[in-house]
Order: sequence, then structure tokens, then C-alpha cells
Amino acid sequence: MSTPEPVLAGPGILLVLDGWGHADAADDNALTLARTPVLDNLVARHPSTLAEASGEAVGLLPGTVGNSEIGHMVIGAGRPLPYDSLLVQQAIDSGVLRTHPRLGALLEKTAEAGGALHLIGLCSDGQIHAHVEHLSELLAAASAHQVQRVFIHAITDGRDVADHTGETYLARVAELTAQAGAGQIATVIGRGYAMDKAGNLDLTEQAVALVADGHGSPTDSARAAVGSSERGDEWVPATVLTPAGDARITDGDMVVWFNFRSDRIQQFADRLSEHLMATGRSVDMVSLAQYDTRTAIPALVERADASGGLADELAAAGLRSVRIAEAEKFEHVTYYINGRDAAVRGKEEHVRITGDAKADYVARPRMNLDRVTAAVVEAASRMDVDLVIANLANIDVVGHTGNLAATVTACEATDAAMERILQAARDSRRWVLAVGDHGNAERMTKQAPDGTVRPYGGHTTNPVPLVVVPNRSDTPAPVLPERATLADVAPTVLHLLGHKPGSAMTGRPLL
Ligand SMILES: O=C(O)[C@@H](CO)OP(=O)(O)O
Ligand SMILES: [Mn+2]
Ligand SMILES: [Mn+2]
Repeated sequence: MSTPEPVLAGPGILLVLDGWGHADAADDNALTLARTPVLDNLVARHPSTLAEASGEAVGLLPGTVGNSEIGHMVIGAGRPLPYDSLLVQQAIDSGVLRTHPRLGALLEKTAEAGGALHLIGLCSDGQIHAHVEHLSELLAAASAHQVQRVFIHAITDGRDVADHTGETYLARVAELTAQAGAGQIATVIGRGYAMDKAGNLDLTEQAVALVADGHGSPTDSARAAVGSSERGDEWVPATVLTPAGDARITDGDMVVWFNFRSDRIQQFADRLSEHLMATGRSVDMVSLAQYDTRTAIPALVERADASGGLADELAAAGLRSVRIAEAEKFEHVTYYINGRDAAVRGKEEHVRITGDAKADYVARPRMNLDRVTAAVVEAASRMDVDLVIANLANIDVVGHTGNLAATVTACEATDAAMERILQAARDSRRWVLAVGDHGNAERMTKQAPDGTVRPYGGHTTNPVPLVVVPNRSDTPAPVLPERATLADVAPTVLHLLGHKPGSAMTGRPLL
């Protein structure tokens, strides 16, 4: 039976509601606790489905939570992309990492020169930025090459895993060093300092001074280091573990960065490189996966090709897009959705909304949403714009605080913004495709390794709502398939624009 063409192909709006996951109503589900009439109506009245946004469906290891990088990359690519966590795991399983020629050569050189190996990275199993177990492979390689001094500069998490679990993960690091017969934790600092990505160099410099020069509070145990934080694991102050001895980075040492995700470690990596160079220390550096640093740091595992996505198809079709997000998610609607490609194609405009630089999202759960919304409304009103791509960041960014009340407010603010955007879409006869990039706010508690249930601000493996609001209401609304994945977004967007999916896309148009 042939169905009538339900949607008039034409200009549209692709909205990523960051962290908008689906789960049944519960007392830790900020999205169902919030009063969100517009979002509720959207899902109830318009063609909608649930899209997989985690694990293998998007190119992650089975069962791992989605994240903004892979979420936006797959939304843009129209196909699952083997993410860096998966590629690193494959390199470990196949033995490629342990026998990596570059790693081997540097370890050998370091051992011969009597230098030290410094391993810097996030110590948790959150699987968004890093995995603590990856250390075991690196420690084994160091041990095999007889590097005598191996120092771990541990970054504590509390964001991708339940807070106040740092001590457990540092205990795991100690176990791994004992197993490998190499390495010790030399310094500890929270990710709030070491993984700032917003240009707050005062925070980054504390991490640089700690690992390069040993500037931090001396303490004799990892437990005391973590316990010294008044603001949880994210904000463990710079701490030097005295039993490790002198772990400063000196001429002839080498550094391995073991985060596999770049965005939050690259500022630190750049500043440390610059600081070592400025102080006359020649130090070899490698990173587990490829980083987007200013200074070139060779990677042990190369990233997957992500070309041939939405941006390339829009450019080939001569369509104009406007990308809008506030600073926290600006790279996601530009660089990541374009396949980690910094080139700005013709007819592509970028609008970066900036505002209050202080990131206290419990106090400011609305963030800069009013300005983001105004920019979307303005772009939608322009006849020359074929596609508006915007990210509404609040549900995710405020969700990360783990504060349920603030996250409920963020959901309600997003709902009000949606009302304005939907009105603008009607005024300009645009369709709207709204989708989450991964879950977050629909589950705000998690069981910690010790069995207790704690407030949790991290991502989830839940599917995300995907809704299409057609640009006309006088034809029967299409029915979307029952299940979808983020890989179906770009083919659907191209279909709604009146174009075919790109040849590199494996996702399908959902209508
Ligand atoms: O803030 C981040 O770095 C991660 C969580 O660690 O979230 P997202 O993937 O949404 O950027
Ligand atoms: Mn996100
Ligand atoms: Mn997030």
C-alpha cells in the first residue's frame, strides 16, 4: 500500500535536546517530575519514536553510556562510528597497544636514559573520557621495557560515575600497579581543575604546576587526598603523595595521556607541553587516542573516519545551515556534528552564544537559553536558511550537577523554549526534528561500587525521544518506526529537506 507523501519537503530545524533521555516516571526522573506540557504534547501528538543513543548502536562498547561527542558525531554522520573507547579496547584485545612500535621505542629510550614515565588521566570506569583499566596495559608495557620509575598522575572523576567514589578507583589503580610490578600514584587532582575546557587557565595551571613541578598539598595516602576535597571528587585539590618521592617531570622523561576523549584534557595537555618547553625540559608525549591539541601529540590509536555526513551532503546540495549553541555545546553542533572536521563549508554559519562565564549551573539552571532560543527564532525567520541546527544544553549540563531540583528547572526552561521555537517553526512553515543525544536527566541516582544509591549527574544508556513535527497539518501525520538510532537522524533530515541520504550513511529516513 502506498502512503501519501505526508511531509512537504522544505526548510527545517534540527534540535538536539542535550541529555534528553527516556525512562519511566520515577522519583529520580527529572524529566517526568518537571512540568513539561510542550514536550509531553510533542511526543504524544506528533510522529515520535525512541532512538538508541548508547552502546553498539552508535559505535560504543556494548552497554556503555552515550556522550555528547559520539551522539553528535552519529547524528551528523548518519552511521555508527567506531568511537575512540572502542578502538582503544580493540587495540588492547588484539595486543596492538602493548606492542605499539611508537610506545615501545619511547619506553626503551626512557629506560635507557633513566627517565621516568608519567601516566596522566582520569581514573574511573565512566567510559566517557577514560577507563582506569587501560592503565594495566600501559603499566605492563612499561614493566616489559624495564622503565624503573613510573608515576601516575591521577585525575578523580565524580561526574561520569557517582560522586565520592574516587578512593575506590584510586585503590584500583594501586592494585593495577601491584599486578604490573610497576608504577605508583604520585599526584591526585579533581577533573574540575585538570579537565576544564572553558579556557579557565587558572584551574588548568594548578594541574600543570602539580604534575610538572610537584606543587600541591603533601599527603601520605590517596584516601587523604580525596578526603581533602570539600566539593566532591571533581574538585579534589592538587595533592602530592609523598611516598612516591620526587615525581616532578624532568628532562628526558616521557608522558602518556590515557584519556581517550580529547575535549576536556586537551587544554591541560597544551598548557603542560608549553610549560615544559618554556622551562627547557625536553619530554616525549603520546596520547592513547588522537587529541585536538594545538601542540601535536602523536596518538597510539588513530580515530575513525567520519566524513560523508550531513555537512558534506548539505554542501553538495548547496543548502545553507545555521548552527546555534551556547559555549558548552558549540563544538558539538559544529565540529563534532561535522565529523570532527574543523573546516567550515560554504553556506554554513556558526552562532556561538556566550554569557555569564561562571559555571554555577545550580544557581543558573536557565543558563543562556533565552539567547539561544532568540537566535533559533531569528535564524528560522530567514528565508535563505534551509536548516537551523541548534543544541539546547540545559537538561544535560544542569543534569551533571546531580541536583534534582535545578535539573527539574532546566527541563521546565527547555519546555518553555520549545514553545517559542515551535511557534517560530509554524510561522516559517518549517518542520522540526527534535532528538536527545544521550540520556542524562531521566535518571538522577545510581548505585555506587559500595552498593549505596547516590545522586548521579552522569549519562545513561536509555534511548532518547525522537520527534518529527511536520511543516503542515493538512495531511495525515506519518508514523515513525517503533525503534530508531541516532544514525537515522541525518538521513531523515535530508529526506525532510527533499534529498536522499548520503552514500556513506547506513541509517535510514524514518518517514
Ligand atoms: O561534560 C563532559 O565532559 C561529559 C561528561 O563527562 O558530558 P558530555 O559528553 O555531555 O560533554
Ligand atoms: Mn550531550
Ligand atoms: Mn553531558
